Amino acid sequence: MPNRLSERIASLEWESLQQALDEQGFAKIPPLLDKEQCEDIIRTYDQPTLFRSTIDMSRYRFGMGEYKYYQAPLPNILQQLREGFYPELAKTANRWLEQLGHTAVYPASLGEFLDHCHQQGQVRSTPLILKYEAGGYNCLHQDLYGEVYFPFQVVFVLNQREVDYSGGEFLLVEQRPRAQSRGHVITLEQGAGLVFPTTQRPVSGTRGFYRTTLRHGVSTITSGTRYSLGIIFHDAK
Ligand SMILES: O=C(O)CCC(=O)C(=O)O
Ligand SMILES: [Fe+2]
Repeated sequence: MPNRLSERIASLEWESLQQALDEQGFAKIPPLLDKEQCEDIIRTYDQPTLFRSTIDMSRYRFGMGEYKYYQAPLPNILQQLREGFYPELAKTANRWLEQLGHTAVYPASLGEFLDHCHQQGQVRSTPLILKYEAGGYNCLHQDLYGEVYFPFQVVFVLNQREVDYSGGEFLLVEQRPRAQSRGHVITLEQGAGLVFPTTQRPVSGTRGFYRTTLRHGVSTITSGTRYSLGIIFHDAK
């Protein structure tokens, strides 16, 4: 993959990604990180100075595995991902707000959005790397860290499915008002990503848009080790 990451993000097929987000609430990003970049990111896991905190998931009954929040300033590749994805996703975020009868509030650039987080006391960086070994899993959850949040997040899987690990599918469950919940099982190739809603999404119904609530998680890793990179746009309290 020759060109810069930021250029590769800009040249994704944004029109069809936006359409997938509108229609199904999530969108797969074709492999964006090459094997070497995935391995570089995995190697950061053992560099403690890059992180502000480490969470043992079983301690909080979040699942089984471990994750670490990167410290600001983020490693260059993460900064490029966070900055590169924000502007396109902010357009959809604003369109979704309007569909639900609210005013568009998301600024055009990540910098402006983070200024807003920081003014509200959300100052700690949130991008994270997760590591699961055989038997590991991530319970269904939402990643909210204060009142201000961005309605999308992106996850990248850093290992090769069925080679480095098996099981460990990404799970997205959509809770519909006064109806049963719907589940999606999403598999991602090494370096591929998924854009999904942080909390809610508008769905077009017969009487306008209604809102569903989403939670995400990871099914049990049945063998090997799976690392993933979570790009969360809002900072934390
Ligand atoms: O490991 C995964 O695929 C999911 C990670 C996650 O919960 C997140 O990125 O917010
Ligand atoms: Fe999460």
